[in-house]
Amino acid sequence: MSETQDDFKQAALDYHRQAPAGKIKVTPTKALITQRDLALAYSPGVAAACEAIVADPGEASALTARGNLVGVITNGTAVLGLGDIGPLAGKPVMEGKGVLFQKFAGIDVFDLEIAEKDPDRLVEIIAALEPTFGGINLEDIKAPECFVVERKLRERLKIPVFHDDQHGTAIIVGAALLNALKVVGKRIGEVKLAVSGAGAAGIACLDMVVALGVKPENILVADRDGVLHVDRPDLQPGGGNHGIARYARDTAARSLADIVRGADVFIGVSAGNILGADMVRTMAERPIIFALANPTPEIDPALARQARPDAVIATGRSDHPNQVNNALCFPYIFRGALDVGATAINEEMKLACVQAIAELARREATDLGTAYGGDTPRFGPEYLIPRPFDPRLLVSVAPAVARAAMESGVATRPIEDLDAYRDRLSSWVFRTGLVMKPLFDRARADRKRVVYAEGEEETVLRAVQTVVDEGLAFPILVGRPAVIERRIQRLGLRLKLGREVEVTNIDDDPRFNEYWQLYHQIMQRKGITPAAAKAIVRSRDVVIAALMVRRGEADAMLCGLVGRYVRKLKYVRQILGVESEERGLSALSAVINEKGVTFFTDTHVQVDPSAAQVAESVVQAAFRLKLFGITPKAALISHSNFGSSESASAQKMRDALQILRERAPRLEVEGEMHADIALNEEARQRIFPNSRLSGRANLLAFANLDAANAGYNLVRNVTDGVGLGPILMGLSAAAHVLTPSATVRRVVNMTAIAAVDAQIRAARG
Ligand SMILES: NC(=O)C1=CN([C@@H]2O[C@H](COP(=O)(O)OP(=O)(O)OC[C@H]3O[C@@H](n4cnc5c(N)ncnc54)[C@H](OP(=O)(O)O)[C@@H]3O)[C@@H](O)[C@H]2O)C=CC1
Ligand SMILES: CC(=O)C(=O)O
Ligand SMILES: [Mg+2]
Repeated sequence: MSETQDDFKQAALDYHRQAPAGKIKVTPTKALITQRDLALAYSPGVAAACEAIVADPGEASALTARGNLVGVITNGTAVLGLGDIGPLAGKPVMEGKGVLFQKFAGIDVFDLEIAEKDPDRLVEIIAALEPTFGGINLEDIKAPECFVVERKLRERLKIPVFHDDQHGTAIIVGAALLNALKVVGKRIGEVKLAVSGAGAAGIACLDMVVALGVKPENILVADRDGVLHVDRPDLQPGGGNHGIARYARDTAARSLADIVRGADVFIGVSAGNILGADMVRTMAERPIIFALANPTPEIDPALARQARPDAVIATGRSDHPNQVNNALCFPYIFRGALDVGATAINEEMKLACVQAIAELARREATDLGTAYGGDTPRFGPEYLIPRPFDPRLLVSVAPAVARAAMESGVATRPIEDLDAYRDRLSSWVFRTGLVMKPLFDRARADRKRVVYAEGEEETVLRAVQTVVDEGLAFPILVGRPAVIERRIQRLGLRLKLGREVEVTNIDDDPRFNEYWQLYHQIMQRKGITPAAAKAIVRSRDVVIAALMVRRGEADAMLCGLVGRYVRKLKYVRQILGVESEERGLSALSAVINEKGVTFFTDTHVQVDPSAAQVAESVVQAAFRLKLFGITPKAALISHSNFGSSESASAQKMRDALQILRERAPRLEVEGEMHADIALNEEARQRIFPNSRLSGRANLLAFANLDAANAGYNLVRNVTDGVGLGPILMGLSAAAHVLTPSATVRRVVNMTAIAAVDAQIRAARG
């Protein structure tokens, strides 16, 4: 049974109520463990930071959190579409904005709910807070007061002041409108607009669409009192609403129904359920309907669709396609503004933001992570603008805003190298980015041929698009060319088969006879008849990929996106062989999270390795870490701490240490020890001061597969980390078996790892 509205409300209350109450907390960023930390963080050390700021106020952004701190400030007079519910009741929304700032752009927020309706007094209170913040995001302050409050603050303050309901909304509406017009094939200078709501959001959206090219005379607006027409008393000089009189028209239209009739575009930023299906029926052909009131749109999108199957529809909600919501804008526009120390967010920055967001939706989406259950959208009526979890938003929008700030002269800390800035943002978003950089550079320098066994898979095709775009390898796809071609079209990718990407036709490749004969030759003494060899080669993409590597037609292979790990590994091992039967194979996986990168071995292959095999996997893993540019610091993990247990697994790790001392005397490795002791030097010092491991271990070796695999998955999930690997170690060729949970990013990363692996083998000869 689907969730009822009451169930959903209850779930929302439970979500907020769950301890700790609310959605956000303040966390210190520096260690405060020792007496010395205390002396540095607080008196007397803190005085040095104060004096430095007295000498140069600009130092505040280097010595305090100010440069990354935004005030989300409301007086609660227009909270969502709920109206004047007051500042206290508005707090959940402000905390929500804080969460989005932090999650999507790494910006810290203090939410301030101020009990003050008088605009001048509100201005005084907020202006006095300037020393606290790097920027101010005004939120849910009703019109017309919001216009005065924002204007006066902008005049007074030297930090960006941005009323999100005005400009954030206008930016995203502008981007969505540009794209919707492309979808319906209409010209911006010709369309007729009907707008419901002439408040904060409404007026800013109008100013924006006019700036983008809508003709003012093609716009009619209505609010609660009806249409904005030239004879309306409140729009006359001295009338309460004179500030919005520029959108009053000489028209006979008096109702929303009147202005919607014949309109090409409806924009609603007013209140729920005020647009009837009968009104929608009277709109022009292929109408664009943006019903953006929250939480209830001006018209239920299902009703609108029923009335007008040809319509392009958007709402402000996340549970329908096309979420036109300022959440797509404010984290990123502030990121760009803060990073250049902008003194304001000006028109140039807003327009740069519109274009960057609009352009993003028109490019194919590469990897939206798991937030949408693996469904990746393509530009069109149901995907006008990027979705909120799109990791590309930060990387595209913030630099566009930063550049516009610098070019328009409001940046106090200009960024010299925007490419490096983009790389930093990218690393923050993808987190794996920073770790992968040396391997990407190396893969690019000498491109290898990488064959993908599951070449028809969407994840593979999307990854291969990035591999081609970034020049990481020459990809080869195993699959049916017609199917691959169709999927490339459907996914909106740009891959050119036969040119940038080779295909090995699994149904009909001229090399088939040679393939099965080679497989038979390898397996003839393991019970495989010629007929069986033919059948296996014909039906197993992984076998074809491995044979291609074995025959030198590819330098490296990736497989495992479909099916079971052990079965794929069996074929890879049969065909490519291992370097040493005795030492065997092992797998290395990594988690990248806030703490950095931590490697785990053996996460996928040996159920109960011997001491020699544990030692071997550490040696191999240490070599891989160096390829990442990371100095290995290995710890042999156990339930035992430096001889505290006599169990067999503890003894195994002690033996492994002895082997390692002989085999790799220069490797920084210690054991056996608890995982927390491996990660915490202070604790280690206390119990074992003569440790040969310093600092935090970054390579953890485990006594068996259960421990390693569980450790890896626990850390990845509990810390919301990004996974890397499994990197297969000990094979005679460059091949890696992934798991079905691999994302596009993971496949891209593993491509670079496999390619570098192949380079090293080629260099060894
Ligand atoms: N999707 C998004 O990203 C965003 C959506 N919004 C939504 O837009 C709406 C307005 O927000 P905001 O501009 O900040 O608020 P304001 O209070 O500043 O403005 C509200 C406007 O809507 C009009 N209005 C209210 N009720 C009705 C009604 N029943 N019929 C016709 N017009 C009505 C008001 O008219 P009057 O002045 O005559 O009362 C006023 O013009 C809210 O629902 C909000 O959730 C806002 C920002 C972003
Ligand atoms: C989204 C938003 O800011 C609003 O509805 O008010
Ligand atoms: Mg709002």
